[in-house]
Amino acid sequence: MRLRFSKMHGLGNDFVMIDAISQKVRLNADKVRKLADRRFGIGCDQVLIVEEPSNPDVDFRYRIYNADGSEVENCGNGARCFANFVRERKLTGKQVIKVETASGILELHVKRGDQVQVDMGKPILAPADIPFNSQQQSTIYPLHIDGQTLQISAVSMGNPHAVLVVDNCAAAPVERLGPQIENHPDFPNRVNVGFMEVLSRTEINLRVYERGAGETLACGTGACAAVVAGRLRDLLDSTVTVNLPGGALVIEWAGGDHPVRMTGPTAQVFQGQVKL
Ligand SMILES: N[C@@H](CCC[C@H](N)C(=O)O)C(=O)O
Repeated sequence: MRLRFSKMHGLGNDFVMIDAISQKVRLNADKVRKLADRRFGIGCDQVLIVEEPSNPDVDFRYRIYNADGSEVENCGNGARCFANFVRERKLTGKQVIKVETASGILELHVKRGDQVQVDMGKPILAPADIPFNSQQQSTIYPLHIDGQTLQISAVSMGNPHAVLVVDNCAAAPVERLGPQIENHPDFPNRVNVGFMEVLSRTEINLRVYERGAGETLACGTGACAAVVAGRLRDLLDSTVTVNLPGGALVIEWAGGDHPVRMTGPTAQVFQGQVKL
């Protein structure tokens, strides 16, 4: 099978984008891992597959696979790249695009230049729906690891996130704690792990150890989850600049059942063909 693809990124969180509308695509976890491999493949954090929607009220459906081959529910940076990918491939000329994902419908607004704003929907906080093992919903939960008790917030943006507040993001033990929290038994579907340093009520630094991909240069859903956690802890205002290692996103959340909005750039690096 020979596949046409585009290599894109949102703040260095990189994707292999495949149009499964104009070509036949059959992927399994093994093929995803091969595409994502940075030495033997193209290399990426996630593989995104664009398909025809099953719901006539939306424009497209897209599927998201982590570099480890697991299929996941949502991807914020991927959603922005998807919007520019379908326009660049002339699959649509729309500036407001509705797309079905495994976690629901997202609305994408293509702005000036390279900017895309995504309506990410409302955050999910009920532990059973994250999923996270806790009898009661809370803003802060204790999480026991190696005799240490961490204070985390748990938020789903369609996909699960644990958020820790740290004094210094650059010095945070992301490589050590990231995989331990990702695989903690209290998160039955594993979890993405955010390390957030609050600079002011309108600005944070954030590093994310992503489920199925390791630390990435940026995580869109992670940025949304961190702002939700910070708002619930009354550390942040409703519009926040999130500085990630690959650059900045602006996240807005008015609280309660309001949707979270994410705005940031996308870029295409190259196009090619790969034999699988
Ligand atoms: N990079 C993404 C999130 C991709 C999925 C995540 N690793 C998961 O397993 O849920 C983003 O920008 O949101």
